[in-house]
Amino acid sequence: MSTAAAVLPWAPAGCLVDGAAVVLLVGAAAIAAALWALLLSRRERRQPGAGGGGGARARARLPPGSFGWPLVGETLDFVSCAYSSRPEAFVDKRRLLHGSAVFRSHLFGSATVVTSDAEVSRFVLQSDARAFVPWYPRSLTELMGKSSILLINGSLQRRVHGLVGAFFKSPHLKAQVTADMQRRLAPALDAWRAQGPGARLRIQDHAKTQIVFEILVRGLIGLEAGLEMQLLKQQFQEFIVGLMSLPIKLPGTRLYRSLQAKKRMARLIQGIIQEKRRRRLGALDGSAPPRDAIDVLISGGSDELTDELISDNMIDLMIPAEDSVPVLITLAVKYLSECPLALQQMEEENMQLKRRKTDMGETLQWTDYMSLSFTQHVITETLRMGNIINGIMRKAVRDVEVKGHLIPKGWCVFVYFRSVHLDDKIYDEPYRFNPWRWKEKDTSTSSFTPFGGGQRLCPGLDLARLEASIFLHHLVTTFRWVAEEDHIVNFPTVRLKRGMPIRVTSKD
Ligand code: HEM
Repeated sequence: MSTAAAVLPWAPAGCLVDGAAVVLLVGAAAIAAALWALLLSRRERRQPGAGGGGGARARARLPPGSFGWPLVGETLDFVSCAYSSRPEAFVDKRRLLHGSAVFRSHLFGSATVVTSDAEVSRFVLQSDARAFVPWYPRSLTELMGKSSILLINGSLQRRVHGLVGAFFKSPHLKAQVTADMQRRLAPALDAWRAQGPGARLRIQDHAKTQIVFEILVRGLIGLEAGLEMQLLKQQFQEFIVGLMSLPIKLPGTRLYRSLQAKKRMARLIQGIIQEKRRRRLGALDGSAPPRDAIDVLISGGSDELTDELISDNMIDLMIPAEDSVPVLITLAVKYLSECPLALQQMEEENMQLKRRKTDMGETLQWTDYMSLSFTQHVITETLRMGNIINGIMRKAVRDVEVKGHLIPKGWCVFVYFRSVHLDDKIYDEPYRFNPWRWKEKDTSTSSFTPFGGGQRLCPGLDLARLEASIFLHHLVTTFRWVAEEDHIVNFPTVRLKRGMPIRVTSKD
């Protein structure tokens, strides 16, 4: 999820790229919510520091802040900052103005408490559905469906998250992903080498189309490269552009076309599930180790895990994974290109590993990649600075009190990771790419949350790190490169404007 990731978590790159469309979307959402928002804001303004009712209202006060303009609230300022190179300016300005890292605002048609206070953010992330539920724009919820892991709550969410998360962390899947990636990277590297010295490639495209999607699909549904994979890829592209469309479901609209694409994908995946169920019934020993996420869920032994729920979730699992890993890889290449010392140290570390494994006549295992400590620091620092997911949105289902602040029932809370990751009180020179800072620093603190936290902590975090490590290992050990000028765009998703073109020359 990027700032679209902020508000529109896993919005696809390439959708709503033009500002007018974003303003239109914002306008539509705001107007639809306007009457309600005005009523709400008047009601909340009347509250004597939230001292009205019992419980949280009696003890806590609304955070300081402003609801901004009638109808649009502060959304336009949020969007215009999001388009700039410093999206955090929206939050940082108000933090100074109100003297608080927790403030109230009115964004995307909803009264919202924004937090860049690590402690308050941690509290929200750790809370369960008795206090907060996920909040996404209408078009996203329409496309994800009611049973999506990104939307469900309570025991079903814990069950699906637990099963899928355990599988994503399993050594078996990591070994499969490593072997797959190495197999796919070899011909790609040969092709780049064959173009001769100075061959030009866009890292973002290569990481996305050639590497990540097919590996992900194999891990989720066991599909190999071929016709069905091509069909799925096509339909997924059609599906994903609708994630940030206007929420109108009439034939011919963007949202309608995306829903149709999702139906076609679901049919294909349900065929795979039924085939797997038939084979399980026929097998004498039903306890064979799971080969993909479908195997994990159909052996989950719960009637709640219907074919429809499983197929929908396989598609929804592709949403956060498909774009974020290629962006992580691309950002790392950008930051490394701008920091020759870091690139040199990373190259040395990876070359040493490569030589050692070649001397022993062994191929690299997933554990080898994950044990490259400086490379892991590079990835950590890329996650901190890149903020692929700027923050997450929740909606309060009751009045909640945290650190003396009231978050009233029905309000959204926007946990803004980006301002914490770029806070100079937490990170020295926060805008400087400095992987060495992680030699001393702990990654498991509430001031470092690129993968969220609590019950919804990203189950794909190990996989994301592993895939990035493998790609970077092969790039730095095979090629020297010169990067062309490019810059980071932060809205509606984080990406490199030109896809990070580099000119590579083989080291051999
Ligand atoms: C750099 C890469 C990635 C980043 C920065 C990232 C970040 C995040 C964040 C911040 C959340 C929390 C959302 C929330 O609290 O509402 C999340 C959830 C999730 N991520 Fe990732 N993610 C990445 C890669 C992946 C991959 C590779 C997969 C799958 C293979 C994945 C699957 C998921 C799923 C299924 C959830 C929802 C979990 C739930 O709600 O129970 N992510 N991710």
